[in-house]
Amino acid sequence: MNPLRLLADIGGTNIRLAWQDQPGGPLHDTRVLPCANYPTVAAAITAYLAEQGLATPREAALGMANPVTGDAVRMTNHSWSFSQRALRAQLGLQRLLVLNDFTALALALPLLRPEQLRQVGGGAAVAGSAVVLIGPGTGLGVSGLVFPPGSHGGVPLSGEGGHVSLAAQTQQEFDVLRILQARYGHASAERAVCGAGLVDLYQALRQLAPSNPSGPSGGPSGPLGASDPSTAAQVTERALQGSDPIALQALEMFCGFLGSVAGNLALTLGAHGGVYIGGGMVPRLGTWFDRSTFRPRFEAKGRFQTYLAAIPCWIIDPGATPALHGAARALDIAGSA
Ligand SMILES: Nc1ncnc2c1ncn2[C@@H]1O[C@H](COP(=O)(O)OP(=O)(O)OP(=O)(O)O)[C@@H](O)[C@H]1O
Repeated sequence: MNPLRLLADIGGTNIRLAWQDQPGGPLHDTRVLPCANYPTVAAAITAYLAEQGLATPREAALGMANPVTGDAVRMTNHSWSFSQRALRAQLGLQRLLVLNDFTALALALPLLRPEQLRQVGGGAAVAGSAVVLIGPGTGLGVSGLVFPPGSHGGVPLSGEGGHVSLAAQTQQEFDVLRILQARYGHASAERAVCGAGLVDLYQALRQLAPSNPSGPSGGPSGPLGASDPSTAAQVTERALQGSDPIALQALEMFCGFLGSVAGNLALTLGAHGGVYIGGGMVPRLGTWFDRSTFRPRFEAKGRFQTYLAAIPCWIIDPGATPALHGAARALDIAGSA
């Protein structure tokens, strides 16, 4: 039987694929495909295998942006859903491992090299201490690593921390939160801290702007002449170019909320091992992110400011497709169990 292992990192927008010919071996033919181009996950995988001229793999590990609690898998921010048993049979696999995408990414953290990380504040990591992982993309992924005695490389967390309730700290954030609540019922962290969330923050701030006649202060019709941005990339571009003050406010609020949520996680886990920031959005902000409200809000925890000030945060270079390495590690661990 072909020893090939298929690895995939499946987000709400992109599926990243690669293969390995042996445990611990290098990853080959890494590709990023838009999920929207394929009706099912099986179709995307089959297209990749055909494109690369690969035979049926023996085993596969799929890191997916959703909770994995049983045979039925349903993505949170995309339409794909499947039965693990049926997918394994359809692809002719001996073994199929499906896990949360950020659980896979957490498994890759010990493998990251210094050049794949950029530090944003804090001091040195404390070896053996818990680690937090958070990453805005199509959704907001959250995981971490804990190091119980005798564990090698840490045990990854498989929670759904992106869906915790969002907590406002300023009057403006309260006002925005009420708009998100009215729209979604539950204003989770993910409702603000992801691509669609950034657009929603923009729209809420636009609605609240004093110059907007429908805003709370009902002032004269405002100076915003250009049409509203409809994608996270457009909001980011306008903010970074300095061409739209509301886009800048939205991006600052996004970074502030991200810092606040990351700080909550670091306090909860006692994450002296550091906070890793994954996902596709933050790396696109470049060094602007380092000067944003992220770090001050990460540390703004009253009596625990000094505690948090010591904790390093790192941005993960997504070019290294680290979640694929984590998926491979998940197969290694499952195989040796
Ligand atoms: N230049 C940009 N600035 C900010 N956000 C961007 C930019 N370009 C794309 N995005 C946003 O990044 C998000 C996609 O992120 P990512 O590449 O991490 O996708 P994903 O892995 O499919 O997502 P997830 O794992 O969260 O489901 C989209 O919401 C998109 O709007």
